[in-house]
Amino acid sequence: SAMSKEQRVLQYVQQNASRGDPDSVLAAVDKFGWETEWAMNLGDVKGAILDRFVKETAPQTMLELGTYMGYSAIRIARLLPETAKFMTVEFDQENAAVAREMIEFAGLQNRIIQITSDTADVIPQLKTKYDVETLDMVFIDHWKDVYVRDIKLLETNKLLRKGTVVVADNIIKPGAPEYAEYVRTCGKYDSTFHESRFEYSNDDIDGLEKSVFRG
Ligand SMILES: Oc1cc(-c2ccc(F)cc2)cc2cncnc12
Ligand SMILES: [Mg+2]
Repeated sequence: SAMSKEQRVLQYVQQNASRGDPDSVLAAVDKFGWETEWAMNLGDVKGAILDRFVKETAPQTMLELGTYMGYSAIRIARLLPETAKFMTVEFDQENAAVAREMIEFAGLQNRIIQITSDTADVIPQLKTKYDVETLDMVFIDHWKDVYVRDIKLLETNKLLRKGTVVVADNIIKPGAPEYAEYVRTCGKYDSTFHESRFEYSNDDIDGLEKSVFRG
């Protein structure tokens, strides 16, 4: 059967990037996104903001909710030391399969623990099954209507500690208003909005919310 869009992106990467070179993989995905087919990965403009947050935080334990094609997992993992523990969770089996090949092509499969499951099932298992004590940083980039459910799961499962940095994509487009309202008003976070551009768009506005847990 014909290839999916995600498989077309993977093929473009395999034919145009250099194996073992994460920056060339990111550049190829971005070139494809700008010039050939739009896709819902974080992209280069918001990606540069996430890079800054990752560098500032230098997490030893990191969790991503929503792997998609693996683009932001590669963005994050390329900035982490060998010793860091980084888990990324994807529910969709087909996207997870593309991500696994994209991460392998980038040479980062030893830096990334890829989990194919529902985040609601994984979060309560992180301490017991994945030997996590608390998380230094979280990147939320999956379906907007489960952002609040999942950050509350992180809280109730005692996975956040004073200073844990939680970054969330798509605050404007498609929008996560309940999430923004929650982190800005519940009293548990110091939250700031970082305006940017929607992925592979010159016109549409989007942005990342950065919320530091007060402990
Ligand atoms: O960055 C994103 C963008 C969109 C999206 C799709 C279609 C549209 F019209 C607008 C926005 C959906 C996402 C789902 N999960 C994670 N990230 C996403
Ligand atoms: Mg997104």
